[in-house]
Amino acid sequence: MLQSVIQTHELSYRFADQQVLDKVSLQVNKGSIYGFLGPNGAGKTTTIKVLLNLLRSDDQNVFLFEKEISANRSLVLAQIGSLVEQPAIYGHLSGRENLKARAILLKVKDDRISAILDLVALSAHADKKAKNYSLGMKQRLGIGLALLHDPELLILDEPTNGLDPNGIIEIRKLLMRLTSEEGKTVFVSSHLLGEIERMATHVGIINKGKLVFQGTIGELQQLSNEQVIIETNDLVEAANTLLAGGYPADITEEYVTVPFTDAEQMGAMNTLLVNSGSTVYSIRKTKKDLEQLFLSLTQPL
Ligand SMILES: Nc1ncnc2c1ncn2[C@@H]1O[C@H](COP(=O)(O)OP(=O)(O)OP(=O)(O)O)[C@@H](O)[C@H]1O
Repeated sequence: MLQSVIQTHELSYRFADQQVLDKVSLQVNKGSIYGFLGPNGAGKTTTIKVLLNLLRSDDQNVFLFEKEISANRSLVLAQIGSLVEQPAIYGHLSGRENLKARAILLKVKDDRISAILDLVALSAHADKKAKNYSLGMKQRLGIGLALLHDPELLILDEPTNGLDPNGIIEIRKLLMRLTSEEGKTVFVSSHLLGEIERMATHVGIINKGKLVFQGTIGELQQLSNEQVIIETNDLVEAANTLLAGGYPADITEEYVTVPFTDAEQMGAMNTLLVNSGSTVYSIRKTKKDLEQLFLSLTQPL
């Protein structure tokens, strides 16, 4: 049976007169990488702060590890590592020393430090001062600090913000390793679909405080409409021919588009066009356009 790591039941939250979260019901299961997507200001950070009990929900509708959070605060938080906003790093200390300082605080054994440095791929830079780290290295050190006490769940708020492509790849590899090799659960927010798509097993999309989609990446893809793209010598004539043949054709400056149904439909449209005198330069199916879908889900309501 799937073990629930995060669950919220119709979580709502207000800042003064602004409804920031509106009946958000999250379901995150053990071992998943849950990508929490939404445009700026959608409510991602607020959700994360409620999950970490930094902001309180009075309705007792937030459950971590199947326990209501307010009543089990310290027990639950001990099993979570988090990175919200900037990592708390001492610039004048090396990566290793930063980990050591936190390890003393948390009463974590010393041998865990080199294991963490390996895990976050910082062993080669362990003795360099953290102020000289790249942004990506700082983020990885931040994640390393969050992992010191070996938490079950890692909650990260936009960990790749401001990173270059290599930095993003490193974080992605790290998070995938954490779930596949260490059995952790990762809840990670982002406003970039492309980033989440490459690593997440599950996705929640929030817009203006409402959860507009929740499911697996595959389920998200099923929502996306594939199109047939047709290039011909005369687009208007081709579109009219297709419309007359019962195909819901549309036209852009460069091609005619028709919602894809199956390969036979593509063949039949090709035959119809050729038989009616069009010259078909190309006919192809678009890839599922998740970006377009994401944009349509997060348009202003
Ligand atoms: N402390 C606060 N007081 C009042 N309003 C706030 C506060 N914190 C956030 N908000 C408002 O709540 C809404 C959601 O903000 P939140 O930071 O959760 O969004 P987000 O999805 O994390 O966006 P971003 O990626 O820009 O941080 C915004 O309209 C924001 O202005």
